Amino acid sequence: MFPWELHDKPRDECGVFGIYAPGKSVALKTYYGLIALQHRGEESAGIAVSDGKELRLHKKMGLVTEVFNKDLIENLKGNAAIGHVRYSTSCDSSEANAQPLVYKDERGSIAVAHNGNITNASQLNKRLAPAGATKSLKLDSAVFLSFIEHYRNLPLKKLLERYLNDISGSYSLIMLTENSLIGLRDPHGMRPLCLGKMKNSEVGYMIASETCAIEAANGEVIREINPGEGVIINEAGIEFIQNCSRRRQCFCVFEYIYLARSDSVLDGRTVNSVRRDLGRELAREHPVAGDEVIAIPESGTAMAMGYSEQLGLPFREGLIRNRYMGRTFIKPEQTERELAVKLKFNVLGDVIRGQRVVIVDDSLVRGTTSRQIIQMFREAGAKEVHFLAASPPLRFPCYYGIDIPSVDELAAAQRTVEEVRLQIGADSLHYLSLPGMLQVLQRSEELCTACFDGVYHVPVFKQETG
Ligand SMILES: O=P(O)(O)OC[C@H]1O[C@H](OP(=O)(O)OP(=O)(O)O)[C@H](O)[C@@H]1O
Ligand SMILES: NC(=O)CC[C@H](N)C(=O)O
Ligand code: SF4
Ligand SMILES: [Mg+2]
Repeated sequence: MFPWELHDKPRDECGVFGIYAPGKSVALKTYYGLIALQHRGEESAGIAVSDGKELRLHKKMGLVTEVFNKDLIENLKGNAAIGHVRYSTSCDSSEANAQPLVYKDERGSIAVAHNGNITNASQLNKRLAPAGATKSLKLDSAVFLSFIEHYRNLPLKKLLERYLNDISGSYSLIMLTENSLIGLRDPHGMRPLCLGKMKNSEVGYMIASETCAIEAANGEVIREINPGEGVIINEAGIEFIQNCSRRRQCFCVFEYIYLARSDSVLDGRTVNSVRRDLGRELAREHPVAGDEVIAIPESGTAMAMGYSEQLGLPFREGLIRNRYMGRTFIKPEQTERELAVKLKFNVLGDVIRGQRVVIVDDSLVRGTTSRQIIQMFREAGAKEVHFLAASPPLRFPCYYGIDIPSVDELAAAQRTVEEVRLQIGADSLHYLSLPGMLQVLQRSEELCTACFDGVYHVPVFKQETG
């Protein structure tokens, strides 16, 4: 088993970026935006640019820095572009399914970059019966192209309204034609999408999954795009459309817990500060008597800091993470898991030895990381090892674009907390409660908590659940 074959965890999300800047060459800024979004998808990367006359596309399997080089970026000439980093949630991970996807006919071309998962893709495919260029595409994201093919005579605004009314599931979408950059967020607002502009009185706009990408491209964040809102940017300026019935909003709580980058701002707060507050709340709910708090980097770090601040317990670095290992390097078999965690983490024995250690992580999914690290701490001579997760037990699968495993793979799905504690070998195990988490999140939009409580507000159609 080689490290590149190890994939099994809550997978990252896709990242999307778009820019429209008259008179400027924008491929390099798109590249910077994608690098900032790399944590959302590590399988493939792609950029489509428009020079006002035609679209040019480059996409391949690999990380952004592997897919692009100086020459390729220089050859992608144009003043509008969209980019995508993918972690597949539908169909296999192959170059054919890498995004942006491009649709072309006699009217022109349109490129599409999608973050999310369509839960009625099969139904829509039956209805639309894609015939031409879109027929061979099996990816859920291809439904956006099938609509373009099927409703050939619809003006752009009407097409976006059709998306909003007919397509179910999660989509933060960015599209590019020869002349326009378009952004659209699904009516439930499940995935993030924000709007920015060029700095220093330069004319132009950006759209991105997270604010960190707008900042990396040297832009200024304006605001989040609202659930069900579309934005069309072209020569005529910027136009907003909001034309669908209001639906229950369902922003994914997992964006706060694990997916988004710590420096991104969601609903006016940095993800880092929310994670710290989750750690504080965890400490109020479960103040464990210990000598030191140790984080599981990377996502657990802010939570562990909040926990230590709240209780006045020292925060110590007890695990060194290999910086060249990505986020998701675990396979189901025990030997493979051990290898993956061993490659990723090493214990600082002198910090752990003889201590009552309180480990804090953002989440416990299969229990793989926790079990391995607890064992490593015991071998390093810890006196006691307590494990705390700054989110509630994950008991249900996700159908909205996060690869949270099926029920039987989730550590907490069919077990009590005590059974999970025994499974991971901790002296005590505590989770943040659902009310405690929601109190900290207090987002102006309502949240999706389906993987914690099994309440799926956004319809999931049977054949899409596998
Ligand atoms: O219970 P498990 O199945 O082990 O899954 C939970 C772990 O997986 C994630 O980390 P990951 O290594 O993917 O990313 P990170 O480096 O961003 O924390 C998460 O932060 C937890 O540490
Ligand atoms: N993680 C995502 O947002 C994936 C988008 C799309 N469903 C795909 O598989 O490519
Ligand atoms: S089920 Fe969980 S991971 Fe999926 S969208 Fe809802 S909160 Fe996010
Ligand atoms: Mg982690």
